[in-house]
Amino acid sequence: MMTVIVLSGPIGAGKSSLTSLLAEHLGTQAFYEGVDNNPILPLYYKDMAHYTFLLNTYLLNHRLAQINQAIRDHNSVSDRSIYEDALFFKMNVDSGIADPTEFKIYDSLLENMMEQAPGNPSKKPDLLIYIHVSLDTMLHRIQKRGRTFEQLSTDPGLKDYYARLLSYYEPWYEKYNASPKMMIDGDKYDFVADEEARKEVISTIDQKLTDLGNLN
Ligand SMILES: Nc1ncnc2c1ncn2[C@@H]1O[C@H](COP(=O)(O)OP(=O)(O)O)[C@@H](O)[C@H]1O
Ligand SMILES: Nc1ncnc2c1ncn2[C@H]1C[C@H](O)[C@@H](COP(=O)(O)O)O1
Repeated sequence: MMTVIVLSGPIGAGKSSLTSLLAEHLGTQAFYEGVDNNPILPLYYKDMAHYTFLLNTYLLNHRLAQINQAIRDHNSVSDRSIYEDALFFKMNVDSGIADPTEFKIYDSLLENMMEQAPGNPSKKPDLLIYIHVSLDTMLHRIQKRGRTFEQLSTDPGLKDYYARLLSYYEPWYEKYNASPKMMIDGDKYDFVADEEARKEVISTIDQKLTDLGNLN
């Protein structure tokens, strides 16, 4: 049985952590964003106006390669969905950082790449798991993880950027309908350090997969 799961949620929500736990629990392959190997990301944080288009084109290529691999492997968990990049890009357009024409080109490229040609496997996941967190939790975890370019001490303006990003996530999740979906409360459950919380989260996800017929 094929089970392709994607995690979603704001920066520092716990996507990579839950990806590892879930992949281990289900005995499936984990796919990560590869932040440390991304040559554009540090440039993006220094100059978002200049690098939004390039970063998103880079990520589109990277995520499509992962999706194709995930489909070939049948079972997988990925630490961020391809559907969230347009959220970042659109937010930057709305706040005057990114160019609307560049967004149109990106969006149409995304649409073409995701189109299902006859005979091609579906690029949609079997389940999208969204981790919801508050701004306080998000900021705390970003600081805890310690990537230099994401720190408020590097750029205090990032606090507004993170708050805006959170405000885009909730409506995005409500509208998302490409696959079945579920939400995990990332404020309530410390699935990294608390064994009981971890069991509860995994069991909720197992139940959802069972309800969907993806787990025996
Ligand atoms: N539910 C959680 N409770 C407590 N700490 C967490 C939780 N999820 C993640 N963390 C911690 O927060 C930081 C960011 O987590 P990570 O999984 O890298 O987030 P993301 O992939 O969403 O950016 C890490 O230091 C991780 O150990
Ligand atoms: N599409 C994107 N636009 C801007 N920034 C992005 C995009 N996708 C990921 N990012 C950034 C956000 C974080 O700094 C890193 C990795 O995300 P994480 O949530 O920590 O896995 O890349």
